[in-house]
Amino acid sequence: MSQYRTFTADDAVAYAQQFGGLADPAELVRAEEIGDGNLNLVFKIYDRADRSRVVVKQALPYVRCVGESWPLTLDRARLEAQTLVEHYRHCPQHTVNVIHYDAELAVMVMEDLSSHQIWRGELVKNIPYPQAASQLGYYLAQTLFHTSDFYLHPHKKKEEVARFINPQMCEITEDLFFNEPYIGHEHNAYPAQLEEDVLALRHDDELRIAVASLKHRFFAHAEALLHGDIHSGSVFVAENSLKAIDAEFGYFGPIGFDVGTALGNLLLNYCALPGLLAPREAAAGREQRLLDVKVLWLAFVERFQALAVEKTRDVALAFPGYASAFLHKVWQDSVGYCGTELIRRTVGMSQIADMKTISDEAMRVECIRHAISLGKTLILAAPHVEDIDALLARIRQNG
Ligand SMILES: Nc1ncnc2c1ncn2[C@@H]1O[C@H](COP(=O)(O)OP(=O)(O)O)[C@@H](O)[C@H]1O
Ligand SMILES: CSC[C@H]1O[C@H](OP(=O)(O)O)[C@H](O)[C@@H]1O
Repeated sequence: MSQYRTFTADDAVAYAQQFGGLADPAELVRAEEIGDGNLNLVFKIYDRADRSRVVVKQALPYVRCVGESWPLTLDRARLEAQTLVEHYRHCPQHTVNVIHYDAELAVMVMEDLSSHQIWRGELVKNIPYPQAASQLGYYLAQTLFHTSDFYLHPHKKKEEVARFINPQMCEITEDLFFNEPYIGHEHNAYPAQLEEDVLALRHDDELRIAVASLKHRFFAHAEALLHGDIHSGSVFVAENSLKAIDAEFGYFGPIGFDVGTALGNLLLNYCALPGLLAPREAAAGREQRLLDVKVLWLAFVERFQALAVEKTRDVALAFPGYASAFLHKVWQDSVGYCGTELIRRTVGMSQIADMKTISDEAMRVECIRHAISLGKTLILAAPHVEDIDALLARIRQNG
């Protein structure tokens, strides 16, 4: 019988005392539930000096932001912990450290990152983190290369694909990214003034076929162990430090999905900045976001290429030129998935602080309109955008 029970704050303290790996566990005295995501409970555990020492995260048997009417697998806690453990092996400097996890209780204890800030909040305030884009590109290359067929033995790779089968969480992505924004759906949450723009998405056959193709690849291309939801709210930043968290959507999928999600959140911020800042600051902030997009992509490609030269184990995949050809396909996927992230975050269910923080209603609508239009452009252009500079030119053309 399952021993699962939903933790109270006292349960979280007792659990952290037992499994937090601290030399002085009796010092842990209280917990605060600080979860602000869509899905889970997150407790900070404090010591007698009121310092937060470790974090306990527990999955609920349903989607937190909706309630018990939307049941959701507890296995996501295992998948999150195991994805983070795997990513930590390959990129410890940019992955949160999981100290302990228990699949039955759907709980994990992890390193406290209170010295960091969630990147999305910092992007909204336009606070610069000069290393963040290159660090995120490096994290993506390290984690995706080392869990791909370039590096893993074919038997190990297949075992890993099986270990990370994640059907319920993938189904959320399949619905939220690739279905709901393109059909009339009760989850959708865009301003009424944008009804025509949204209807145009539904009736654009070329766009629907391109989205179907991206969804098909999300179903079928088990290229590497993805984070699965690497948006700017899943990334903590501090001066010269970046840590990925929140990997419960982890599964073996197309590498471009992770890269595109990361790029998409920079571009969502790019679209929102005119509503968040005075014109001159917004213009400078936007230039910085475009530079971040370029730096992230180039850091990813440079590191992946270097790893491919040094560490590819498969004889055929090691043939000179193959890694570059593969990365070109990853590039096209990344641009396409980036477009779907722009549309799902503006038309669909999971709205973001970048847009929600804009207080001027008319400006907010215009920023969202821009993101929808840019998303559509990127999805359609993905197979034809040759390189990063061509992408930046398209983005500028779009307004
Ligand atoms: N290791 C951590 N250290 C400090 N705060 C954390 C940590 N992990 C999560 N949090 C806080 O909890 C919030 C929700 O965590 P998240 O993993 O995004 O939950 P969900 O899975 O529900 O989206 C984060 O936005 C962050 O503020
Ligand atoms: C019904 S889940 C919606 C949405 O929530 C996840 O985000 P997070 O865990 O960061 O709050 C994910 O992006 C899902 O698409």
